[in-house]
Amino acid sequence: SSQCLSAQHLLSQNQLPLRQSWCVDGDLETESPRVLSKMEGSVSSHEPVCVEVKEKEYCIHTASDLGSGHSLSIVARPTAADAILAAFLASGTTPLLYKHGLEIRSVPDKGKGLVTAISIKKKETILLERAYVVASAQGFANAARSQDQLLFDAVVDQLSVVDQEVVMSLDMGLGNKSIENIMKTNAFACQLEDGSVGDGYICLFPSVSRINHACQPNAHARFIPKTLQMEVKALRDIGAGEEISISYDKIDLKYAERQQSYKDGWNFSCTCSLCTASRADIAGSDERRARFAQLRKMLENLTADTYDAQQIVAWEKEVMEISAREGLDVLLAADYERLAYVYAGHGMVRDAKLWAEKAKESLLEWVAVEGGPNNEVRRLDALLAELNA
Ligand SMILES: C[S@@+](CC[C@H](N)C(=O)[O-])C[C@H]1O[C@@H](n2cnc3c(N)ncnc32)[C@H](O)[C@@H]1O
Repeated sequence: SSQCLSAQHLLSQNQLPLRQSWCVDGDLETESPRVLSKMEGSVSSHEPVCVEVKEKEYCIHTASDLGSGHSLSIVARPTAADAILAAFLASGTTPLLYKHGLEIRSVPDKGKGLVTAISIKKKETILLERAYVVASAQGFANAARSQDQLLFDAVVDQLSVVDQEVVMSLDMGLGNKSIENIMKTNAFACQLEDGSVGDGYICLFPSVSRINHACQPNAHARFIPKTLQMEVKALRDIGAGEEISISYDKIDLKYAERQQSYKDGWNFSCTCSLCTASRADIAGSDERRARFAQLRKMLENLTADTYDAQQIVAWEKEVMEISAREGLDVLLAADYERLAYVYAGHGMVRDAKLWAEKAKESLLEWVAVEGGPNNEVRRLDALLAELNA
């Protein structure tokens, strides 16, 4: 239904759930605002506005850092809000890191976009920005159904005046000017530590949200749970005058899948260079992406009985060729790791180390972050230690 908010921007394809349903059954009963004790120190907090849905309480809690003027609105269960507030406090007064030469400009067919006036090197951090709003997807959907405008007003009204202006000037998509539409058009899925409540979350980063989507993007965004920041890094060298782009959904989707996803989830038809290429070029890209998916499935499904080192090496070579062509390198850490094990299994320690190092580097570059999933890094460290022994 139109009340269901779905499919927010999907970032790191390895660590985030593909889609979050924002739809929650049942009606809302709103409660009168409850007063909680104010935050200590230099952070002030508004009294939370709460609603109860099916015996679960969701509150809008806003904290402002009096020193920096930064504010953060949180829509979450009370336990989760405490954990998120702790991250806000721990992150201190992290400034917006904005690479010199970036400009928000009108771009053809896509409203505004982020353009760089100077060249950027592969792997450079382009943008590092704090969250302005963190919302439980479930809580936000509940609030959306409550028709209690008070709740949504609080998300914005309790932010600092400067932050309010920034948030309310964002793209509304096709909808009217409301925080609901702003979140739907601009928020990213963000997986964070929420005190074991286990909700899905969406986060709003106003500058990052000026970056348009492309199906072969030149940049990659990843969420840093520990500091509630979003980091955008260059996937390749970017030339002066180029628009910065990221992928909002999984990066390896085929044409029809992507068009559907962007229509359903964000309500736009993608006009990126890959989607507006010739039919032949789109078909060629789709074919490579289908083969990429097939190869990875075969590799993942290998068992001790079907294990064949030569076959694996040949398949991985093909995976890497397709990846280079289609710009899928952020997905390859598992493939590098697989090769490391194949070579280690054949006593080829030098090659094994090379691939293990490459896998680790790829994870640290694009996936693993402070407070985020880093089991893979630990596993690779153990492998490297064994190879070095
Ligand atoms: C997160 S905002 C991006 C910034 C936005 N263009 C602005 O003016 O603030 C998402 C919106 O930008 C537009 N957009 C982003 N990527 C696009 C693409 N590849 N093709 C067409 N429109 C796109 C759509 O209107 C979408 O709803």
